[in-house]
Amino acid sequence: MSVNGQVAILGAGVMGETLLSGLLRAGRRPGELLITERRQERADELRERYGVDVVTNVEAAAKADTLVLVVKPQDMPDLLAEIAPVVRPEQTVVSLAAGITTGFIESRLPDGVAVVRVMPNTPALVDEGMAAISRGAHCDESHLELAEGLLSATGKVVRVPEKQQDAVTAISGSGPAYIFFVVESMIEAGVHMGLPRGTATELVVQTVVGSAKLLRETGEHPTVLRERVTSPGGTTAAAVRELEDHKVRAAFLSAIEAARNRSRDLAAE
Ligand SMILES: NC(=O)C1=CN([C@@H]2O[C@H](COP(=O)(O)OP(=O)(O)OC[C@H]3O[C@@H](n4cnc5c(N)ncnc54)[C@H](OP(=O)(O)O)[C@@H]3O)[C@@H](O)[C@H]2O)C=CC1
Ligand SMILES: O=C(O)[C@@H]1CCC=N1
Repeated sequence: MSVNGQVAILGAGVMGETLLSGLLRAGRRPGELLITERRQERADELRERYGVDVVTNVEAAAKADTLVLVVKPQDMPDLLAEIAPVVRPEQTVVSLAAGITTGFIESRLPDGVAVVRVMPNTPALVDEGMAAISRGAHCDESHLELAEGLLSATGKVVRVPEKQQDAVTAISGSGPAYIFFVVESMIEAGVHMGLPRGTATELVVQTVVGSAKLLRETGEHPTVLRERVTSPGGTTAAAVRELEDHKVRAAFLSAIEAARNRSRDLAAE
């Protein structure tokens, strides 16, 4: 199956626009893309910014070869009801919605439509995204390759069994927010100790980028890298002891389990 057919992005909010901009950066022509949006103001903004056609959901679903669904999980039943009459089995549906299973989508579309479930993340905006993809009941290798072709425009792509998608959502889908939370906390600590906010921000952002690069480029276990920073009887040991005393590790486990559970619940709303 070709990855060069027309691609429609239905719902161009934060994640839809991230994918759209990534596909354009990767060399797709605006004419190969269609988007839909329900607010006129937003539609005008995207048309102006990217030069793509903004059409109705029904027009997009009737015309495009690949339909990428990027509305909130709660909006998915209405969107599927709207497009179902025009969707055909030769099209591929790619869903980026948290918690929505391929079975949920398949049961609301004509029989035989291939559905790929994807969990992307926002670093895709700078081509450092992490996306996990899973096959639905009617997918073959070509449908997975098509989804990989779309998502690899903005970062890494891995294949996972669909039963792992709620955990993936909790780790890499929501993950950037946890990192930003840590970054905010470190900047506030710097400001609390008297550093100018700009200096604290520069120190923290570069420390996070450098640490991420060290993890990726050395392939070392994070514990080993942390031990290298932790001089005996030094500053890091004093800080890590406080993190352990405040049960930060346990808090991360609970937080990530809460995200996984929320993902499981979303399809039922
Ligand atoms: N943000 C993230 O980091 C990630 C998000 N996702 C998934 O991506 C999806 C979108 O999330 P996000 O981009 O954050 O949310 P947004 O609210 O920013 O985007 C959703 C967009 O879809 C529009 N929309 C809703 N219903 C329709 C409809 N029937 N037809 C056309 N457009 C419609 C919304 O319009 P309006 O503004 O009028 O509501 C909005 O612009 C979700 O399912 C989420 O789970 C997945 C991974 C990461
Ligand atoms: O918060 C959410 O529900 C979405 C899914 C993963 C990241 N953002």
